[in-house]
Amino acid sequence: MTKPVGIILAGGLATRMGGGDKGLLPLGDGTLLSQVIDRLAPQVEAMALNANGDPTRFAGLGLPILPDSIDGFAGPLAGVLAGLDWAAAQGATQVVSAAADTPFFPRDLVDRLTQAARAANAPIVLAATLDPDRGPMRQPTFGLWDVTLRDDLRTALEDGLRKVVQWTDSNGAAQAVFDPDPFDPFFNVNTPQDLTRAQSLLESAP
Ligand SMILES: Nc1nc2c(ncn2[C@@H]2O[C@H](COP(=O)(O)OP(=O)(O)OP(=O)(O)O)[C@@H](O)[C@H]2O)c(=O)[nH]1
Repeated sequence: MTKPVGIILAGGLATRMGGGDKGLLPLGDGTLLSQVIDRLAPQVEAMALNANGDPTRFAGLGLPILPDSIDGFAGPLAGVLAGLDWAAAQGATQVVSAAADTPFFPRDLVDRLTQAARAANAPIVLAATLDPDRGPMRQPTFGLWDVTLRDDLRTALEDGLRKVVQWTDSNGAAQAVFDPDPFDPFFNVNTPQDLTRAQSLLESAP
């Protein structure tokens, strides 16, 4: 069974970080983005980066750079759509999405999402973290998406859809639930304080 292709979502404005590319911020020996690339690479057949603006700032990565095809900043689903279009163009049937600001996501992400998709026969699977008090907390930027969804997604975005879970619920999404031990693997870096925390988690990250 071939692996899905991967889309790394870096198309946002990073307002809480003060703007710019969060993915290019230093983390350990590399950057936030290099951590994400290193984790995703063994799990997928091929990867692309969804980012808007001048693509040359990512030239050193050697990845295809895919801008949003929807006008304005339509949120992460615009990046998922860019990934689905790219996947379809190369004959892939599924795309896994990963956010560029989430450096410690599970190393078995794709296996677990794929198993859940098969078990539920679902066209979308979102990752979730188990919160002991609130139950599974879905992660809208980490999912497995069937390429057949792309026309519906484009129409929904053109009609103004922005909320990921609203759309995934209406398309029968399943979920794959991950353990929050030793910390939430979907911890994401939004602020300078989060980046400091990411540095301190680097050594203990599974
Ligand atoms: N393609 C695309 N991706 C987006 C957009 N907005 C957010 N994202 C991505 O979705 C993920 C979650 O984004 P948010 O935390 O909501 O936004 P952010 O840009 O990271 O940060 P804030 O502006 O501080 O909220 C990140 O990987 C973003 O790069 C968008 O309009 N288009």
